Amino acid sequence: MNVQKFQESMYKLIVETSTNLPKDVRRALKQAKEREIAGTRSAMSLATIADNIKMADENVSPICQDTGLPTFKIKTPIGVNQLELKQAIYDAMVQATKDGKMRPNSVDSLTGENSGNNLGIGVPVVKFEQWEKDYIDVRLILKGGGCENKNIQYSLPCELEGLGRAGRDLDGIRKCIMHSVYQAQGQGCSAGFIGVGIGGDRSSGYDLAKEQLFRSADDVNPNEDLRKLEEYVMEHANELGIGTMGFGGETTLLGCKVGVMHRIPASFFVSVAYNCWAFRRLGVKVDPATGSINEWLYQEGEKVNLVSEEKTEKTEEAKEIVLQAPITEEQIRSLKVGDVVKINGMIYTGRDAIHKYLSDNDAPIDLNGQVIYHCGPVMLKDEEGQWHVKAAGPTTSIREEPYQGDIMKRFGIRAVIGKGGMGAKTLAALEEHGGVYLNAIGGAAQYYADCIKSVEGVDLMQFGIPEAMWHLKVEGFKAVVTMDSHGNSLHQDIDKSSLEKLSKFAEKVF
Ligand SMILES: O=C(O)C[C@H](O)C(=O)O
Ligand code: SF4
Repeated sequence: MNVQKFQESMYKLIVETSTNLPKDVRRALKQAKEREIAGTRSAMSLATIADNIKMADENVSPICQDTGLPTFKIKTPIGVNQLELKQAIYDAMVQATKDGKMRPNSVDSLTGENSGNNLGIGVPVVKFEQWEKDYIDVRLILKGGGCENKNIQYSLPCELEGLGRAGRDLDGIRKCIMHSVYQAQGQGCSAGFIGVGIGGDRSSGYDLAKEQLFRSADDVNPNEDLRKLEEYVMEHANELGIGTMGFGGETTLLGCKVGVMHRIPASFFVSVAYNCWAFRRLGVKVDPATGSINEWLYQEGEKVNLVSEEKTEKTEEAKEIVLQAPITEEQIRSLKVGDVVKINGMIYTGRDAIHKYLSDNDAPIDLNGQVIYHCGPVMLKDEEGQWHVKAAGPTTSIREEPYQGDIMKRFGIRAVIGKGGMGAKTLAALEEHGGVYLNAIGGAAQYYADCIKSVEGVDLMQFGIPEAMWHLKVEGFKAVVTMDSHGNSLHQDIDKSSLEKLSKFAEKVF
């Protein structure tokens, strides 16, 4: 085995997976895009997603700033040295991180320290199996944190909101799957893909669910019951009206793959792995003698271009309001849910570590009237020491729910940008203080990186690149008001209406 060559092959696999969506995923997104009604928020979001996918491909830069937990699944012929392959993967990962193709994403769970190179205890995940074939099959999935947090595991029988009792049978399983899509709302960057594992124990059930994500998006389940179940879910989950980013719309789910395994008598688990639209998984067949790639997987068929040639998409229909910090309370109070804003000037990133920090410390800068962006970007420093943004989409805001309202009031922050929406505590604070929540398009990391014209500074670097407070100068940064200062929340509305729709599926089907 030429290990050096194998390392190069793994580098190519990592870069390609992070920057270029596979064709099967593109086909699913294209269909979704064609179904949306022109001029709606969902159509606008999908048009941005399409632009983003194209930009990532052209710039060879991460589709989404969260390059996820890299998970490799490898099958090797008997006699191949798996330890050598593992080391080559680690080395390729370090290089891809250095080159800005992967965000440093490996964090010490106890100290919070970022290793900086994507290596750590148990990271990346590398799983081997032996097989009788004469080539090495390597598959990689980069599954982001926002969608990972929306995974869910049901233990049957159980009682489900909207659907009632789910028993230990195919119909109970159906209810769990429908519920899993509802509970994710837009927070895992819908429209998503789900892998479902029936049976096993708590860990093997999730493994089976994740295994389903390696199936091609357009395959057909050979098990007749599961085929029917998958088709049912694909048809009806899209009637929930959650839509892209939870903005409402025609497509909520892009793919559903179900696998089954035996269980022990007392346990009956249904495990669901949720993957965002930025479904980054690819595979290669590698020659064990030379270490080079012989074939790419998931790439059959024509090239799929998602950006419409004729710019018929009426993305400019909603009136766009320009915001520039410092923003006054009066300006904020004039905004309403549904307004589309364009931000010019300075915004400051702040996510989990910063919110915790600000809850018991002073801010490093004056945040009065300013905008906080829930974002953990991919950054690279050039030889002159200047930082450049390589990818910078929003992160899931709900994680900051315990802190957000208090921090806005204490520091005078007028707007937060994020995705997926926030809860009742923040909504009350927005009303009381005069604040607004702006929803950006999750995963559109290239699109937003392009709006960032310069990096003016950084604070709290001790939290690592994704968690530091970056001072960013932006131009034309587009987002939708989804929570305003008058007590309105689009997220609350969609949650309520989708729960009503979910309850229509309570009756027995299988
Ligand atoms: O960590 C991130 O940048 C985003 C995360 O994947 C999320 O969806 O919240
Ligand atoms: S931000 Fe959205 S698209 Fe990116 S990894 Fe998280 S869930 Fe996926």
